[in-house]
Amino acid sequence: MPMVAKLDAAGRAALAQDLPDWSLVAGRDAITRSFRFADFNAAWGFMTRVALLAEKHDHHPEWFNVWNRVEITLSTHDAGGLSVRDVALAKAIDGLSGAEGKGEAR
Ligand SMILES: C[C@H](O)[C@H](O)[C@H]1CNC2=NC(N)=NC(=O)C2=N1
Repeated sequence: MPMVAKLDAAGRAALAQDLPDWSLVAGRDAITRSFRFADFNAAWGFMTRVALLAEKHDHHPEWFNVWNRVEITLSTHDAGGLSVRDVALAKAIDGLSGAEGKGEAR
């Protein structure tokens, strides 16, 4: 039995409203968001803050960085798909980027 339940129908229905800057990934049960920053230094600073958030949540992103761009994908390996943990971390990441005025939906 998975340690975490997959996101239920109500949770899925709320995604578009709760996480408007995140998209569903084609072909798998995951969400993704791209961020663009002024330069690598700003992108790496953001990644450092996300890493600290991830440790706090005990939930870790899949991510990709090229210079000023950071792409984050969230899915719960323990559940084999999206769970409330992904929604919680995505909201926390949105709060971080919003507070800093750096993240920008692409
Ligand atoms: C033991 C530890 O709590 C688990 O392995 C956590 C760690 N971080 C995780 N991160 C993600 N994305 N999915 C998980 O299922 C997960 N599980």
